[in-house]
Amino acid sequence: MKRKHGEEDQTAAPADESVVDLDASFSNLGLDARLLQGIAKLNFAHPTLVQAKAIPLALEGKDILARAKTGSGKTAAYLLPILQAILKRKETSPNERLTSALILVPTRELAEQVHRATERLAAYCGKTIRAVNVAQNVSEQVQQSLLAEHPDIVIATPSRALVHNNLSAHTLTSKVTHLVIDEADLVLSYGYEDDLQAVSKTLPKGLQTFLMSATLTTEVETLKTLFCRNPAILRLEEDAEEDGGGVSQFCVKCGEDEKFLLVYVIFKLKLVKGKCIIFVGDIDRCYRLKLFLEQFGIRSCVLNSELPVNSRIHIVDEFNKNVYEIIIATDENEVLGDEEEDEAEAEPKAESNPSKEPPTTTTTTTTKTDPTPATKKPPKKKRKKVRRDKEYGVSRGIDFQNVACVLNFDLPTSSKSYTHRIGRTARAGKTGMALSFVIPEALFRAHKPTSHPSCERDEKVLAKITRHQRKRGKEVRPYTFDMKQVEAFRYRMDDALRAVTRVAVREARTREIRQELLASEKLKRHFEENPADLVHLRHDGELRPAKVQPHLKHVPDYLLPAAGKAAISASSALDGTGRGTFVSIRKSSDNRIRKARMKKAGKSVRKSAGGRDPLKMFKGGRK
Ligand SMILES: Nc1ncnc2c1ncn2[C@@H]1O[C@H](COP(=O)(O)OP(=O)(O)OP(=O)(O)O)[C@@H](O)[C@H]1O
Repeated sequence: MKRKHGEEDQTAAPADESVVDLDASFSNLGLDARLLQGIAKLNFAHPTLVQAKAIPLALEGKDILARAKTGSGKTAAYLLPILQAILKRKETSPNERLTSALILVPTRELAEQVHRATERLAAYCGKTIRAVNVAQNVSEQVQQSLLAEHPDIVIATPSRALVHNNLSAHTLTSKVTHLVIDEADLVLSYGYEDDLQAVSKTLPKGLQTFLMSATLTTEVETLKTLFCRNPAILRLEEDAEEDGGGVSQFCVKCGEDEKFLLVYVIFKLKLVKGKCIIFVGDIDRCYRLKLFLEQFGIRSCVLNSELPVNSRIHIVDEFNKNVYEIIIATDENEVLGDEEEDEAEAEPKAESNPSKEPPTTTTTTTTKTDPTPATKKPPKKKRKKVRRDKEYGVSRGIDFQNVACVLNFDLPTSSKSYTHRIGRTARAGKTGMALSFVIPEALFRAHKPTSHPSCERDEKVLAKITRHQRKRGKEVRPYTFDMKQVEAFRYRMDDALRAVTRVAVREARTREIRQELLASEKLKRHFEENPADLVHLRHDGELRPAKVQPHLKHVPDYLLPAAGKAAISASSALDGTGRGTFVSIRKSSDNRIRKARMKKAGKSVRKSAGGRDPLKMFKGGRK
């Protein structure tokens, strides 16, 4: 990853530090040799901008308030100084057992991710450093016994930290010297304000605080007042163009049914190269889209708050290992608010607003002691409701690796949310693409019953997103498909959509949860004993409650424009860079194996289309 110039609060550091030494290396940061080994094992060649800036200041003992873009390496920026401090302490008092670092994160997925990052960075520290994640859904007794051993680092959501702190009469926080609030711009929107207030009262004086965030918000200000003493403020923008990384952003104006049409064409013709995360407006839409794609033989997994946390983590892991290519995710607990307003300080200080509460809080994965009770009244009709996890959230912080495209099937309702969603691609200096479907107001009114309600404001939200991105020197460009050519696929799309009835969606939803609960709970012990078997547990299997129409799985030749056939048969694809280069989604090794097999069987191998662009064959293009 290359590093660029950053802007830094002048009160926080000498002026000459506003320019990062481009030759900075981890070995110049004064870190322990064991940590350097851990860093080398992770193949981090150079510190990222936020790491190069934050680590030296943190090692001097300064509080850090850092805003840096999504995927820029903020986790290691706070973990390394904390690990360094623990190693130093252990040199003088090797037998002293105390929890000196508390890391608070908004979601369970993120807690797990931070825990793993800690273990990887501390991999060469032997048993000197112990970290525990208490955000997971294991019994309180188990967690308490883990905490009783006073691990050096505790990772939790604010509500879990408070529960344990109360249970242990504040011994969890009593000796803490380092506090991190990761995704500081989000924790308050998760309804954790009271928990954080309560935790802050039990913290010892003079501890070092890290507030890490991707966007600057009034929430971060609130936390700064609550937890920091004169922090070093880092506002870091990496120049994505020069950096070789960054997200190319596109939008397509279309109606509700055209969303399905386009998604069918995009995936069936493999116009997107590589892995894709599709964000939809709610859980039902996850299954609706999954069942729809299934009709065409396109496999995908769903990710939403109803699934048990173990399944969610496993899905992300497997996706990162390239087992799956498409995830359809909800963005429940969406981040409300718009950066523009925050940045202009037009809005008053954020209060805990009931509308900002997560949609529902009764959950199978939340333990009884969860202090945030359900906010919605139970429905009159006594129906066994599947519970959702209020500590769910995949659009923020989760390190999805090598994602080529984020597809906003349903646009989020705020520009902040958009920033976090598209931050799932182009991470760690890579490139990526974001494509958003936007329903114009008139089309929304015309098809109101079928469109997702949040789409009513699509155009207004897009205007905010565009303004905000432009301020940061980024463009959201329109992508125009030649709808005449795409239209040829409509009757197949209609066929498939008709089969995905409401009943089919409901059935699929119930079946998936049943399957995942079974896998998550009953098989948990088995997988603990036989971790290798986890490989065989797939989450993208067919759910099949919709009528199976085998003919839809193939694209007949007559549907393809003559010029496009060759390109499509070679599975060309829209490149995530948006620069119009088209490469196969199929891995080249797969191609080689296929060709070798065909040759062996005496069949002729069709020549590649040489990167011809099927989207161009559709006469579409960016304006
Ligand atoms: N110095 C480095 N060199 C190369 N890769 C790095 C470096 N530091 C971190 N990474 C990788 O970059 C990815 C993103 O890191 P991380 O999750 O810490 O980003 P983040 O800034 O916290 O993102 P978000 O705002 O979405 O939470 C991870 O896969 C991580 O392993």
